[in-house]
Amino acid sequence: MSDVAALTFSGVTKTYAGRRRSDPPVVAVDDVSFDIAPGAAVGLVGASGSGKSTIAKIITGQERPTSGQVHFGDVDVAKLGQRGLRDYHRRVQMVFQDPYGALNPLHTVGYTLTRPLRNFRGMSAAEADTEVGTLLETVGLTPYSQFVGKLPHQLSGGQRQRVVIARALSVDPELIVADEPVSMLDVSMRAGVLRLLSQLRESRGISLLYITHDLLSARVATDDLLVLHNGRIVEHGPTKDVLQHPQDDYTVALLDALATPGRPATPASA
Ligand SMILES: Nc1ncnc2c1ncn2[C@@H]1O[C@H](COP(=O)(O)OP(=O)(O)OP(=O)(O)O)[C@@H](O)[C@H]1O
Repeated sequence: MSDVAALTFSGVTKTYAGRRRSDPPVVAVDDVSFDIAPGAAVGLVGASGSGKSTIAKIITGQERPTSGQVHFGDVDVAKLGQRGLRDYHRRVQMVFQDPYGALNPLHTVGYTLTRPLRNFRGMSAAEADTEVGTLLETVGLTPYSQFVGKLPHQLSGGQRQRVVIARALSVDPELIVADEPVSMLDVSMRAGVLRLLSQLRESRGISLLYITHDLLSARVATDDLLVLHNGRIVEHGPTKDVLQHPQDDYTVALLDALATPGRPATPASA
């Protein structure tokens, strides 16, 4: 593995104009710096409005930083031309919250996965067929033959999210940015999908940025945590340490908010 970080944010600030003309500008992301090493799984945690989605949009190029820089490997994302962006969008894949909206309801699982294999990886029809089977087995949809011909409405939410992850894998990405990927899923399916994301790092060396408001779910999928509050990173460290010995008052408050009677928020069981 290269020692160049997969993704680096250096002093990134994003200011939006107020939504109405009379509103003051909003500093959504405020001087944020972090990096994700190749193959690392990092959680970005914060309450609603803390700037998580803005960071995701900056990574995907939907928004540009007002100041600061984003590098992917040694590529300056702001300087990518059209062809560079196409390759960047292959290397950095997004998995969103809503697996229902992410899949075309008229396309079978097989078709959904075959298209990127043929378009981005130039596979023949026969090669793509074999790879579709491998991808489905990789994401735990086994035996794959039972899933290839299915339409999205014939799958559970968790199975759909696995198809979305398989589609992301089909183009051989280096980083997956997963923005609340399990919050719309049945509770019983969440840990399985999170574990899958985390395993992909081990089996394929893919880096993961897991974005969530749910601090505790990050423990399943990440090694390191960034805690975001009002657009600033207030805490950064190994996930276990942050959960067991939070240093910042805001992290403590987030953990306390999760505490329920009979379930302590911060100790080792968390
Ligand atoms: N296009 C926009 N124009 C103006 N303000 C915006 C815009 N997008 C986001 N904001 C503001 O920027 C701040 C950060 O928003 P962002 O969506 O990044 O937070 P978030 O942590 O992802 O929240 P959530 O979990 O609710 O999606 C919020 O105050 C939000 O109202």
